[in-house]
Amino acid sequence: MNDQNPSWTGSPQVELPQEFQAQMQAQLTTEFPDFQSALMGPSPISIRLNPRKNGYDTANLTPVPWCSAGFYLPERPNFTLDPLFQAGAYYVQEASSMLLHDVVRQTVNVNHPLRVLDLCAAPGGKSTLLTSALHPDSLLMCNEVIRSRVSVLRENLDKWGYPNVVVSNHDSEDMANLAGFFDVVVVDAPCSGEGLFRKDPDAIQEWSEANVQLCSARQKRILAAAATLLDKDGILIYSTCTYNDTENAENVRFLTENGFRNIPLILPADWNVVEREAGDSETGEAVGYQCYPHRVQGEGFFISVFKKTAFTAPVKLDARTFRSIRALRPRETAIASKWLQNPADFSFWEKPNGDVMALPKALEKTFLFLDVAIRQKGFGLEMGQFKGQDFIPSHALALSTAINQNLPSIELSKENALRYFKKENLVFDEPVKGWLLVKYNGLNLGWVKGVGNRVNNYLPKDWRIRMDIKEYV
Ligand SMILES: C[S@@+](CC[C@H](N)C(=O)[O-])C[C@H]1O[C@@H](n2cnc3c(N)ncnc32)[C@H](O)[C@@H]1O
Repeated sequence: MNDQNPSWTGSPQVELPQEFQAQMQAQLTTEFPDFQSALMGPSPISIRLNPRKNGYDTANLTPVPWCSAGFYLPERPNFTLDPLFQAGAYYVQEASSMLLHDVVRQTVNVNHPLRVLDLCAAPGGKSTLLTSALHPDSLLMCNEVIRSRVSVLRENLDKWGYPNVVVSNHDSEDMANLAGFFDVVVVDAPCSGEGLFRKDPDAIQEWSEANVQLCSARQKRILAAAATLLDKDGILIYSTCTYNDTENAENVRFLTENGFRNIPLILPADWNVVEREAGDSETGEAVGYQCYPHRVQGEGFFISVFKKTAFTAPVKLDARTFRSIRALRPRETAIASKWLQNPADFSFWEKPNGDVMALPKALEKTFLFLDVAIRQKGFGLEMGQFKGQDFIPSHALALSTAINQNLPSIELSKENALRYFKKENLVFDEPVKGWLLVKYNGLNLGWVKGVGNRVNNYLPKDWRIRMDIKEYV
């Protein structure tokens, strides 16, 4: 046992279920003891950088082999108390999941705009990876069925700061209007979580053979719905964080038997990712790729890629005007435009609740269609609200990569940055007037407003960190 290891983050107290051990013994044979001891060891800590928000020093860090923006950290810092994390300079992501980066590179042509759906998106790890990998005029729709998980997805996407995303809140079977609409669908399926046993002891407690069966059936339901959403020749990427064949190989076969051709990948041998056979004699060869914690510096992860061979007729909808937003008047547009770096790339709209939105013009027709096709969604960049003569900029605007780079700003020390995230009112040496971006290491953190001798802190209440910061400042 490894419980004397000071960096221990594993689950030494929780015994692995007998049936799980037998399954892994059969799957790994001679490698099983190494797998077992890897589960007793610490989980590697890794982050993936935001290519549009430079500011993180990676000089002494080890790169993740399959993702150019991924790096291992020597130990787990307190991410909440890192202003660069709050600014969206990086996303904390388990390294094996970053294999998606190479999968996209090998199987998706990202040199032109695509319509991409991340069907099981919260909390947003794969979504933030995808936005950075795609052509900037692509649409990325990030869907999460559980309403309470949508807010964390939204928050992570706001931090990442790309304006070409739509967040939706639907069951996968509740999107019939989007039949044949997408070029790529990613199904990072809810699963039994075997691959996370080291990180998450609750996953061990919840594991049972019956739950594996339940997950597999749910995955098939999600995959069947995903299948209809893809255009012919579209790419379906299926991933789980499990090892068992019921949730992996069996679902690979389910797809190859239902109008999909499996696409093999070429992964360098020294990555130590295992190619696993999943086909049968009737459907020909099909493979998936498995990360094991004793072979890679990461958790358990499975991924397999497919091309749709069947045609699904797209739904025709009369989408000529947005249902519930109005275009800003020229005077309002002139005001809103000043907040963006390239306002000519956007059109400006107002929701019934007064929120002003900027929609990338390259995606306006697509958004128009989505507006009519689905109910629960939020799209475009939420910019803020008009209030009397003033425009109150939103936090999402401060974090957006589309913001005007020349707005008044002030660089904060780490101490003041943390005080900002505690939502304390800051005191500056010089008096300030009006809206001011607060920055750390050159990255926007949010807004303050100078009024007389006071500087008001406009961090949204929900973003406030509750942790004590005394020992960190
Ligand atoms: C493995 S997690 C996704 C992790 C995410 N892709 C990431 O990288 O951060 C699976 C997600 O699927 C959602 N989910 C569960 N049932 C679903 C369904 N029927 N349709 C779509 N999503 C579903 C879960 O709520 C969960 O958030």
